[in-house]
Amino acid sequence: MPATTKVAAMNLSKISARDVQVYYGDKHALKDVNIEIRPRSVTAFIGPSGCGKSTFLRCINRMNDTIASCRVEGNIAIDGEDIYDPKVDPVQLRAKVGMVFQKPNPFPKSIYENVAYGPRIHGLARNKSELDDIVASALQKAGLWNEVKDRLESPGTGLSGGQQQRLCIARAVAVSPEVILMDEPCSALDPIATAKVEELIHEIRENFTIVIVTHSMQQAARVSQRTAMFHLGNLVEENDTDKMFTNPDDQRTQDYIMGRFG
Ligand SMILES: Nc1ncnc2c1ncn2[C@@H]1O[C@H](COP(=O)(O)OP(=O)(O)OP(=O)(O)O)[C@@H](O)[C@H]1O
Repeated sequence: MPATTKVAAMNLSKISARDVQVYYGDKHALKDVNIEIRPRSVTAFIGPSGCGKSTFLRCINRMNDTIASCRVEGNIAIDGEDIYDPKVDPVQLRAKVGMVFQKPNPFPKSIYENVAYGPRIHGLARNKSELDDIVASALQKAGLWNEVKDRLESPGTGLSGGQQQRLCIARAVAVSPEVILMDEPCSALDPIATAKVEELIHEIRENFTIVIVTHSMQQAARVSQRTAMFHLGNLVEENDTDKMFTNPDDQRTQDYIMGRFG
C-alpha cells in the first residue's frame, strides 16, 4: 500500500476488514464481512448465538489459525498492514492484539508471574526493577493493585472470579497491546464484578482499541461507542451505539434488540 494511502487508512480506522469469509470445513460461518473499527474506542459485537461474533473476533488476532478445519479469506488490516501476510508472525501479532476470554484463565502461577510472563518473553524489561514497574502499572490499570499489592506471590487462581478476570486484563495490558479483544468477558461474573470490569473498560478505552463480544445488550449500550450486529454469518449493521439501540437501520437489528429472536 502506498505510504499516503496507509496514513489515510490509519486515521479512519485501526482495524479494517474487507470481504472476509470464514469456513469451518464446508460450513460457511462468516459471509462477506466488511467493517472499519475505530481506534481508541469500544466496538461491541452483538447477535444471536451462532451468528459468528466469536469467529470474527478470533480472525483479528489469528486465533482461528489454531483450528485445523478453519479457513479465512479476504483481507484484515491493522494500521493498514495485512495481518494475514505470510511475513506476519502470529505470536508477535497476538502481543499487539491481546485477548481476554469468557472464563477467567489465569496461569497456575503467582499473581506477579501471571502479569510478568508476557513482558518477560517479549523482552520488554531490562531488569527486575523495570519488570516490577510494568507489573505494578498493569495491575493499577486493571484496578486490581490495591487488592493484591500485599500478596503478589499468592496464586492467581486463589482470587475471586472477578479479580481473576481483572488479572487476565492486567496480563493483556502488560505487553502494551494496541488492540484488546474480549470474548464475553463478564459472562462468568456476578453483577458487582461485571460492573467493575465495565468500569475498567471505560477507563482504559482511550488507550486501546477494544472489541467486545457480548450477549448483553445492556452491556453493549453501557460500554461501547459503536455496535456491530451479526446474524446468520452476516454483518447486518454497524452503527453508533446510541443509534443502534434507539433507531437501527436494519429490521433484523430492531427485531433482535426488541427480543423477537435470539
Ligand atoms: N471450531 C469450530 N468448528 C466448526 N464449527 C464451528 C467452530 N466454531 C464455531 N463454529 C460454527 O460457526 C458458527 C459461528 O460460531 P461462533 O462461535 O462464531 O458464533 P457466536 O455468534 O460467537 O455464538 P455464541 O454467541 O453462541 O458464542 C456456528 O454455526 C458454529 O457452530
